Amino acid sequence: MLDVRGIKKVYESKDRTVEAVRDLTFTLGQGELACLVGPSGCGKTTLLKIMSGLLEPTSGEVLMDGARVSGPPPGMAVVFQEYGRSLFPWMTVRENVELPLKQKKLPTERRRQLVEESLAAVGLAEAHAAYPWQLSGGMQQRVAIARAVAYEPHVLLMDEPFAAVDAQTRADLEDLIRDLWHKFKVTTLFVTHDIDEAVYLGQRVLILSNSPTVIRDDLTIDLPDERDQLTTRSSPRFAELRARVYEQIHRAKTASPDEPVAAGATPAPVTQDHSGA
Ligand SMILES: Nc1ncnc2c1ncn2[C@@H]1O[C@H](COP(=O)(O)OP(=O)(O)OP(=O)(O)O)[C@@H](O)[C@H]1O
Repeated sequence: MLDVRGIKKVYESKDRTVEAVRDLTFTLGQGELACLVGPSGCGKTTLLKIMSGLLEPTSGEVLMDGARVSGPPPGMAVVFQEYGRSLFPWMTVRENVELPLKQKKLPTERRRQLVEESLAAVGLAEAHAAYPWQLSGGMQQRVAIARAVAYEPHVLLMDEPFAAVDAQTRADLEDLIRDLWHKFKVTTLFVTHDIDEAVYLGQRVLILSNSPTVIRDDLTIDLPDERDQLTTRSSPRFAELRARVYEQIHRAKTASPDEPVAAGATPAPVTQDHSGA
């Protein structure tokens, strides 16, 4: 479904060369919900920009449904951290959600239906006539999520979408993402620097090394599919998994980029085959 193959990115300017991403290869299966974590500055945003066709890799390629990504692909939606900047303040909530559907040239009735469904799915049916600046931060981020969902993407990329909201809203939004994923089964890659969030949300967690970046670990999250903030987060398995991710990130921060990654990984019976959904 989504193949990331040997991605390398070197930023070059007149006086500086930064090798941000060295060699990233992974596949996201159809309908999979995977989280990507890594130390600050390890290239998460760089990778997402490359995956969404906004940035050219130095080498390697991204394939979506077998086709090489060379610009923003039609079946992909991206939700960024800065909801305040991604919504147009002069448009109502409804108009913001509808805009990409107009660009997709969908007929009026279908647009109306998708906008209503997606706003209802994020619990904002009543807010359709409001302007973004009349809403709280968490509500604005829900509008951004509704806009992405209404677009009916095959792939949804999310770049630290909850970094700027308070803890309670963040927990609600995490549950919203799991609900939407259950409902729409969109292939989702969720980037976060929050280890607990990654383990709580994902079926799988990809852990990146320090820059220049490679994949340090690829962990299957074998928690029950039905998750809730209290029971899941207090389960012994959750604690084991978060400890494993924490350890890998800690190693990633201190290891030299050339250290063999597999040698640093703790053997544990949690990494499984990801070829299926
Ligand atoms: N346009 C650019 N020009 C030069 N270097 C860049 C550019 N964008 C990013 N970098 C460098 O590439 C590396 C990775 O940056 P990136 O923003 O992708 O990391 P990140 O993991 O998303 O960071 P954070 O966790 O802090 O959000 C950093 O060293 C950064 O300074």
